[in-house]
Amino acid sequence: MEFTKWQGCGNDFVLIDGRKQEPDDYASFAVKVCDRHYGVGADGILVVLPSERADFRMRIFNADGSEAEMCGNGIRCFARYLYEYGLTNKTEFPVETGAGILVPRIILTHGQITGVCVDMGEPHLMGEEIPVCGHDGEMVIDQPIDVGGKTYRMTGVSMGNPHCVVFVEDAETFPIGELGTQFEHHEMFPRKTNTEFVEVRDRGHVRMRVWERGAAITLACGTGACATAVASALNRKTDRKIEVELDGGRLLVEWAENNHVFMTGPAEMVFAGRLAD
Ligand SMILES: N[C@H](CCC[C@H](N)C(=O)O)C(=O)O
Repeated sequence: MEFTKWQGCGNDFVLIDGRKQEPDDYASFAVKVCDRHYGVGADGILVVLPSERADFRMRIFNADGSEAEMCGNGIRCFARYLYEYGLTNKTEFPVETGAGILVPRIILTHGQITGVCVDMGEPHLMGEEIPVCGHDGEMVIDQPIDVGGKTYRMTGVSMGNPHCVVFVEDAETFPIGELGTQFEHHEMFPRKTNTEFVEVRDRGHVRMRVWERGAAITLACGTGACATAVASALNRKTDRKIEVELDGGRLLVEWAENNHVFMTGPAEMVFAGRLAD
């Protein structure tokens, strides 16, 4: 089975074209392929599929085999793959995802691809949409959550997938490895959650580290960066357009006046290969 390996700010993916070849079971395939010793190694897999509602459909599976609704770093890589491999001649096209139909745009500078900007659609902020238990019919802004015997303040945002945004004094030293899994599996989140630990630097910049649902600590999370921008604005800590500094790179995110979130960042191919049968 042929694949290409991609990364966006160090969040890495194995991409396969599901129209040509599909594994019998995506969950076990993702676990096997994402293993960094026995497989290719990645945070997740991306699958190209046909769509009746858009030009293409993208499915994303985490390294633990769970399927996610959406992947921000992934859709940038997905879009660049389609363009570079000649599967589309458009630089902007609709992609069907679990978060709805989203629109990546290839950024060309002097004919060179310098990045991808994605209209990530609208954030979902009501408790039952994120979902967060105990907050039906209301937004979840600066709410208490008890983890590891301590009370933190969280803001819930869905970008199709659930995010718990926690503002901290120092993102570099926050014990994300110890607490990340406790947030992920907390009883408040019926579909588990991705958790972003955010240090606000100024009204246009934040430093964010992430523990991802189904993938643990990753170097970057695109939907997490979008959730961070929305949560930072909701808590009046930043403007609506910010630069998010992640372990693996920087993303530019704007929660625009039309309520759509736009994310701009890199997408790089690392290698192409063939899986042994
Ligand atoms: N772990 C995420 C999926 C990958 C999202 C992340 N890699 C991104 O770039 O948005 C989830 O289960 O919702």
